[in-house]
Amino acid sequence: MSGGGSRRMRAFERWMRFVGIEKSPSICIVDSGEEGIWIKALRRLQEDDIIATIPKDACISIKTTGARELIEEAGLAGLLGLSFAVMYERSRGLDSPWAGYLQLMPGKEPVPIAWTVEEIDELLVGTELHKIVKEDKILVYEDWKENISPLIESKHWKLDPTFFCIEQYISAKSLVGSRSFTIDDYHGSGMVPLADLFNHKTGCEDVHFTTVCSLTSSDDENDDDIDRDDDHGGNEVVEERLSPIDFITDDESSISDGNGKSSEDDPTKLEMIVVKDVEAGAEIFNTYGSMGNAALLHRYGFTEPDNPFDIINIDMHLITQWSKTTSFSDRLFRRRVSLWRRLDFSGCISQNSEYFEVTIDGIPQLELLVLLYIIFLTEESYTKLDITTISFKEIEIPAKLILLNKITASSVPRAPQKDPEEFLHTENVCRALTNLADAREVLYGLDSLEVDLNKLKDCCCVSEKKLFHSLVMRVSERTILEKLRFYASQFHRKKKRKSDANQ
Ligand SMILES: C[S@@+](CC[C@H](N)C(=O)[O-])C[C@H]1O[C@@H](n2cnc3c(N)ncnc32)[C@H](O)[C@@H]1O
Repeated sequence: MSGGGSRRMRAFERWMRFVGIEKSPSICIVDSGEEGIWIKALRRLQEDDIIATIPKDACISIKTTGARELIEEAGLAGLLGLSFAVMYERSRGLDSPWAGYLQLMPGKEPVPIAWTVEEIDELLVGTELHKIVKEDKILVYEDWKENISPLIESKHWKLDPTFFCIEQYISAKSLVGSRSFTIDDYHGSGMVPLADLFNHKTGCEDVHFTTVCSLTSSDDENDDDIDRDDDHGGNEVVEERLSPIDFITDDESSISDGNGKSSEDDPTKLEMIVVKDVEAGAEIFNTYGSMGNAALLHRYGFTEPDNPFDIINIDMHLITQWSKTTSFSDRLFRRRVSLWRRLDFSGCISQNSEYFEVTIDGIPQLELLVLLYIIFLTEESYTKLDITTISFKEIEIPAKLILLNKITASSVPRAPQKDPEEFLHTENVCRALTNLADAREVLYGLDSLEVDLNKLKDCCCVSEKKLFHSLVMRVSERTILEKLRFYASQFHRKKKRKSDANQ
């Protein structure tokens, strides 16, 4: 099905006209059935062309939904409130003012939170998402039990349990997490029809939103009670998402539309503006932010091949496990980690875990190199460093490295180096990096990277979405591990060449 001709698309176009959504004749909504919906430029679009105007009242928000009173009384804020609003409007069927919009929306997005536990265990094992999604599942259930379940049981609201069960909550959450936008301070986040039909391309934003003034309602005095997105009510568990397209509050905005006309400031409307020229016939993309495949899959249910923002994390827990396979005693390891902390180094912290990032090029986070370097110091250098910790306080990383090199230099004699980090790449550190890459790799199970690559080749990105995108993520993570091994061996080889040359 394409060219905007499907029955559901015609119903949506009729609904848009009815609620006052204006879509430029220069764009077309294409319904590719199972492959999803996308927006096409029918003629060449130029920067600053306005391609859509959307009344804020046409959006589903906790202020516009028929469940507003219930949501406010129950104190459901932020994305939790919006998820409830979506469930509520769906439960009204054709009586919902958004029926024409909701019939076009998928039942849910294929985000991992909506997968079964078996699928999560099978498809995400070893990846950056496995643990996170399993925790999410538990938290989402608790969230529902605490906030939604009591409303179903309450006779007062007469809610049909079929539309408010945990499965429906997860579906609504998957849609809100992947398709909502921040509208303004008054509405908070909302489902914005038409705007949510643009697909994502990393680093390639064609469109942009502008809203003229941030308050739309007559009850402006309630402004202080506004539910903000970061003000998560209940136990919101899905990370705060980046808006697919920014809404910019611009009091002086007076933007010329595609026909050279100037639109009046209108605090009740949102406008979609082209930010760079788009060729006739091309898809018009939005960007949901710069993020790696794990984050894309987590929030939106898809991945991108060759995503430049991909990373892999080495967990502190994995480093502790690795230390047990070395000749270091637990005590020595703990003392070295403690010294590293006292020198004011730390990894990245998220929820309860500490980890180190490895970039798409296989370059480990500097703090990891420093930690490994300290772990392998001789007892003499360790003691010297231990008594100078105070000098490391409140100085920048480059100065810290110079100091670290200077203090530990006597135990590892070396010539002055051009690269201030080079001294960290000792043979032991490089070997440890390889061992850590191997230990991280084991988490993926028995299938090798080659097996994953072959599976990916045979997999259909439309009919086997979950398998396809989890394989893309696995392959990109494991490729980074390969690059990390190469990074480690490269330094090792360079050092060996230097020492051979000196002999
Ligand atoms: C805001 S909607 C975009 C419209 C969507 N294609 C539809 O059919 O309604 C976001 C969802 O579209 C899909 N999507 C967006 N960009 C994509 C891409 N580059 N590759 C694959 N799927 C994408 C994902 O399922 C995502 O959760």
